[in-house]
Amino acid sequence: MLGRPRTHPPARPRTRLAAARSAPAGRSAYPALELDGVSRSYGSRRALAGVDLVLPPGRFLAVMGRSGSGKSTLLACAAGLDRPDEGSVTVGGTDLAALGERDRTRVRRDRIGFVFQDLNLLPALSARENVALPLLLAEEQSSARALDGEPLAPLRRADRALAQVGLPDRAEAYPGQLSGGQRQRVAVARALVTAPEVILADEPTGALDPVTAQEVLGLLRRASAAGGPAVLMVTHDPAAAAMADRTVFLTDGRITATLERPSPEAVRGELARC
Ligand SMILES: Nc1ncnc2c1ncn2[C@@H]1O[C@H](COP(=O)(O)OP(=O)(O)OP(=O)(O)O)[C@@H](O)[C@H]1O
Repeated sequence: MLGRPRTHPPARPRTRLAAARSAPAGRSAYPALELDGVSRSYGSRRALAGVDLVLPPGRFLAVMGRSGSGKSTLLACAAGLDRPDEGSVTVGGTDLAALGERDRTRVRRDRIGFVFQDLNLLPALSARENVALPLLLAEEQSSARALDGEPLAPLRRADRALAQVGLPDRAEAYPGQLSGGQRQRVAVARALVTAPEVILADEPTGALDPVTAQEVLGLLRRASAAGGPAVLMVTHDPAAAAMADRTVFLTDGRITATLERPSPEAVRGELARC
């Protein structure tokens, strides 16, 4: 567990709507993502039981655990797609439970990036258009923050994000014309293009060979380390977890172990104890 801070920043962001539209003015004063005592049950089954996590900006956290330990529920709660029964989830200081569905959707679109194993790129759109999609879907483009603080048109921002992931020359290509690794790079570019506070990744390298997987994880690692988003990654792969700053292990919905910058061997050893 990343440890709950002793003190919180003094003020929560202004109005709910303003908070949903943009990051708080003192963005760095808030954890990028905070789960405070999050519990979630389905009927009598407790999927999460009092999970505390604090991710400062730029922190890369891996979450591991056996099947059924609560990883997907954790991701869903962090994304505001599922609602905890107890506890709170805040993104950059914005309490997701305080928002209506429309504003929560806005937070997901503008302030959270998603990278999944099964990509979800739209086959009829080019790489550039896929990456620009979150910006094009935004009702107010002015509310989205450019990578360098300057407002840029969505397609130009998409090109910059594609360059960031090493695909400056494949912007016109369609997903079917790209390799699996290249498609996952496009997915990373799409997650980065809104300059989100948090990236939520679910088995982002599960479908890739080990070398390509390390390259894609390296992109996420570099993007977060360079003052970018915090990354919360669910993975079953000890080599992937070893790329993170910290790995937490879930057992029956509780964080039962934490390793700092673990080796793949240390991760395997801890998994065996879960
Ligand atoms: N919608 C639901 N209805 C009922 N039970 C659920 C639901 N979602 C999750 N659960 C239960 O909650 C527990 C945690 O599930 P979760 O999917 O979060 O685990 P997981 O660690 O992601 O598993 P896996 O690695 O297999 O994807 C499991 O016992 C699961 O059966």
